[in-house]
Amino acid sequence: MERGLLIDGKAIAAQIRQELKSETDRLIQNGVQPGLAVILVGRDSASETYVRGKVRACAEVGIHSEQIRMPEETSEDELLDQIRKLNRDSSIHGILVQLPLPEHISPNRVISEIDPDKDVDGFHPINAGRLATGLDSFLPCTPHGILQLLKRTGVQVAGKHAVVVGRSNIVGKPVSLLLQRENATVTMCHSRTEHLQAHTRQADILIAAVGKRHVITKDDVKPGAVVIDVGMNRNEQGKLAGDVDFEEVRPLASHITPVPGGVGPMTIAMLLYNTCLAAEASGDQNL
Ligand SMILES: NC(=O)C1=CN([C@@H]2O[C@H](COP(=O)(O)OP(=O)(O)OC[C@H]3O[C@@H](n4cnc5c(N)ncnc54)[C@H](OP(=O)(O)O)[C@@H]3O)[C@@H](O)[C@H]2O)C=CC1
Ligand SMILES: Nc1nc(=O)c2c([nH]1)NC[C@@H]1CN(c3ccc(C(=O)N[C@@H](CCC(=O)O)C(=O)O)cc3)C=[N+]21
Ligand SMILES: [Mg+2]
Repeated sequence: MERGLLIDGKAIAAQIRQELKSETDRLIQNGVQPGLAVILVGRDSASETYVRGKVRACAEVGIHSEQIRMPEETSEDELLDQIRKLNRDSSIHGILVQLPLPEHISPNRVISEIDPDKDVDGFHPINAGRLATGLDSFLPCTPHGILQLLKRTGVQVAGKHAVVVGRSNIVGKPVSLLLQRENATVTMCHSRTEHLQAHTRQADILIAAVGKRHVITKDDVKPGAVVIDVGMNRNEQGKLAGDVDFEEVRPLASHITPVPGGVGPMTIAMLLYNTCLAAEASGDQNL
């Protein structure tokens, strides 16, 4: 049995961007250039890096993007007004409000204000509910990116036991729904899980979405498992690391994603995908 194969998210994401470039070319010929607005409130160096990555990827694919920077002291009402303006703007098909927001702004209130048809993060309760009930919706980018990695690597999901560590609304919860939709048997773990290792060691597919360095070490992994590392942690030197101890887990995993170069680039690729979908749908309404 092969071991330690790298799932190259960077290369797979580049492939998807290339596919999307043809899609945007086609949309532009039909008179609709997909447009994405990214709102960044306050200063957070990690957020700034991610937003820069999103803007750069849009340019590469031919998606129009606007970066809207608002100061830390922005009130919730001012942010809601900005969202309403973008909801009405026909050149903007996708709206993303970079999280986390400053303490005084309620992320739920803000997400709920985004037009669900422009909710390219898939975070609006309407889209979350549609996903949970099996209706068509924008799929949250990181979970969708993970499913694409598995699919494009040829990993069988149906019938397999997937264990997801983390239950956030943006990663853990939706990825577990998507895996179930693909007929995996899913276990969800979190900070209150007893005997975490007993669960993770059962996984054929292990997804780590915690946000703590080295929560997953070699003793937490069944030999031959597929390991997907969502974590984005910076050490004291500012070096990026995942939730998985990559060096020691790689030799026993069948496949593993690196950090960086694994899930992160896929998140951005799926954001571009959703923006193209939104632009396409807006065209339908204009017919
Ligand atoms: N690569 C990418 O594209 C993306 C990466 N990320 C990264 O993924 C990580 C997770 O993000 P996000 O889901 O937003 O994080 P959250 O902080 O919202 O959620 C973390 C989850 O991990 C659980 N948890 C915390 N400690 C433990 C532990 N010791 N054992 C088991 N479970 C634990 C928490 O449990 P509880 O619910 O009980 O608190 C919670 O459910 C972060 O590093 C983030 O930066 C996020 C989005 C995209
Ligand atoms: N509304 C909203 N939507 C999000 O999708 C969202 C968010 N808020 N807040 C923060 C998280 C995090 N996230 C990442 C996106 C890309 C990389 C990424 O491209 N990572 C590169 C490395 C980047 C680097 O070097 O710092 C990689 O893993 O190779 C990482 C993390 C999206 N998020
Ligand atoms: Mg451990």
